Formats: sequence, C-alpha cells, structure tokens
Amino acid sequence: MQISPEQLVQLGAIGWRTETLLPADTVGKLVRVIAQHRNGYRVHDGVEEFGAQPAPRFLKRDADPQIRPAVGDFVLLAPLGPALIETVLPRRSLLTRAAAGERYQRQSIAANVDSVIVLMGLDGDFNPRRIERYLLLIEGSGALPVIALSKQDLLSADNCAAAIAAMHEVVPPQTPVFAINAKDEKSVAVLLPFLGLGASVVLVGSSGAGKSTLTNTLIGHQRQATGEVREHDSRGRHTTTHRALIQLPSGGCLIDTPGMRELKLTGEEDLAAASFADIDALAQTCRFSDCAHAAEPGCAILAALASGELDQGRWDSYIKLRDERDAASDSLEAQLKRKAEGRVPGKALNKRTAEKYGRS
Ligand SMILES: Nc1nc2c(ncn2[C@@H]2O[C@H](COP(=O)(O)OP(=O)(O)OP(=O)(O)O)[C@@H](O)[C@H]2O)c(=O)[nH]1
Ligand SMILES: [Zn+2]
Repeated sequence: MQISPEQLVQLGAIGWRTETLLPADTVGKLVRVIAQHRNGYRVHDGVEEFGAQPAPRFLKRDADPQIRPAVGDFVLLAPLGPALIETVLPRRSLLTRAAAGERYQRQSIAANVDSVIVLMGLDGDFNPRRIERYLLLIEGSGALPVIALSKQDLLSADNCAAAIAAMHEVVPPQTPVFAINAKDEKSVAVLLPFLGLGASVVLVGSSGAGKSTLTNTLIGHQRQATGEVREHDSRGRHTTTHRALIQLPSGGCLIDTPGMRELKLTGEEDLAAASFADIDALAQTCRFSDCAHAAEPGCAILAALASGELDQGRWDSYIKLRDERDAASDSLEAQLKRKAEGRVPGKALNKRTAEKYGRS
C-alpha cells in the first residue's frame, strides 16, 4: 500500500511508526482506534475521526479478547463500503488489566503505547511503595514507565531531591524519574523527549495527582502555536480535554483511556522481573527451595529482615502484590479451564450423560 509523504506526517501525529509491518499488497484505509463504545469504535485517520464497526469475526463469543481491536490499535478498514475494521496490525505494545467484576478476564487497555507516564503528587499523594503496582502493570507490556512527581513547586529543592532518591530506590535502575510543576510549561518540558512525532503516551495516577493539569499544560502550547488545528473541528468545539486521542504540539499523542483509572493485577505479572528482582534472588538462597519465609531454618528472607538488609515495608508490599497476583492467577486458571471445557461441549455433555445414565 502506498502512503504519501503528506499522509505519513499526519499518521505520525497519531502515533504511526513507519517501521510497523505493512504487507506490500495491503489494501484498505489505515486508521487508528481512539475509542471503544458499546456500539462500535471511533477511529482517526490523522485528519479527522469517525465511527467504525468491527468485522464479525472479532465479535465471535469464543474469540480471544486480545485479537479484538483495542484503543491505540492501527487497523485497516475495508476498501469499499461503510467503515469496517478488517485487520489489526501488529502491536508494538499492549497494556492489559484484569476486568472489574467477578469473572476473570484480561482486558486490553491500550495498544501501541510507547511510554506510560505515572504521575504522583509530592504532597500527601507521595508514596514510593504505590508505584510498584503501576510498574507491575507496565512490565511486560512493551511500554516504558516514566515517573513524574508533580507539585514540585510546593516543596523545597532538598525535599524534592530526597523524594526523587526515594523513588529511585523502588523503581528499576533505568527508569526515568522527574519532579515537575504540572502547571508550568517550562517545567513539564523534561517530558518532551517522550512526546515527539510518532510517540504515544498514556497518563496514569491517582485522583488529584495532576493528570488534567499536565494535559492542559501540554495542550496549551498547541493552542498558541497552531491555530489551524482548530479548523478541522467542524463542530466548532475547541475543548480537546475529553478527546480520546490528543495530538500534542511536540508531535506525539496522548491516549486518554478511562480504563486506566481502576487498576487491577492480571495474574500473569512476573514480580521478579518487575521491581522485586532482589527479593527473588534472596529467596533463591533459602535453605529449602519451598521455603515459606515464615519460621523455616536457614531462611534468607527472615535473616535479611532481621539484619535490616531487606526493608520490612518493601517485603510487606511484595507479599501484598504477590497475594493479589496469585488470587488473580487462580481465577485466570479457572477461566481457562472453563474455556477448555466449553470448547468440546459435545464430549463434556456425553461424559455427563454417561455418568448420569451409566452408559459408556
Ligand atoms: N501547585 C501545584 N498544583 C498542582 C500541580 N499539579 C496539579 N495541581 C493541582 O492539583 C489539583 C488536582 O489536579 P488535577 O489535574 O485535577 O488532578 P487529576 O489527576 O486530573 O485528578 P482526577 O481528574 O481526579 O483524576 C488541582 O487543583 C491542580 O491545580 C502542580 O504541579 N503544582
Ligand atoms: Zn525463606
């Protein structure tokens, strides 16, 4: 498929990367999914947004939810007729979470996200422990975590430096950590390297952390710099804050998904790979390989806690996340089992019938 240079720039502004695999014989229109509603999708072609429906195969009940188009996906629409999503292009990342509710389900939150900016206020909101939950969700997704500590302006330089140091203790070594004043354009400029052309970013953080403030500051540039962007908005709306995909003046785009608000572990997270590699390494040196780290002799964890080498708070938060993960994992297993049984309904039914009526 031929994409004109002009189109490439437009697509870049909604996060398209030229290295994304696009078969030479591709036909159809390339667009990005920017929102998902009960009755269809909203897509963006780099110039404007419109509605689209998924091809029937995505709606099959037994279809893996992860093959379905998700917010952030680049998709191909059928070449003719009404907007119909036919193909989901390969993803460079996928953020998932356990769906709220009793039955365990893995739900796509956002595809093709390059960085997740985790916002945490340097006020009462500040708690380095709580960052682990976010890191665990980002780990394995293909996206880079970026920690932004807001409300820097409310703290002395010394206290800010101490908070950044405390955060570095918790996050993996290469993770960027910044202190920012979300209201100040100059201050938020430290985030610009993550917001260039072709970049897609998601903002997460607890209520009051400054997500809306940061978003508005980032858009503020745009309002001043490129008045013509508004001309595309035929409905005369100038508010961009509730758009699912916000194009930033720095070239990148912000995906604003409500699904990020309620975060739940999915049961597949690898705690060791996330931010607990040291605890995992320590546990390997316990005398018994199945050590429960409760009262066993030769327990390396208990020894490290006693000597202070391992922080009690860090251990507690590891246990809490591990239990949460295991609980999610149990329900994942149960779900997969239900699914497997459901796949051979005839056989299962025959077996039940045989049991009931004593036939074989
Ligand atoms: N001084 C200062 N105030 C900030 C900063 N960031 C946010 N605030 C203030 O904190 C309050 C909450 O900020 P919001 O941007 O609404 O927070 P939010 O994360 O969008 O919150 P929800 O919409 O509830 O998820 C507002 O009064 C902001 O003005 C900052 O860096 N410095
Ligand atoms: Zn042990």
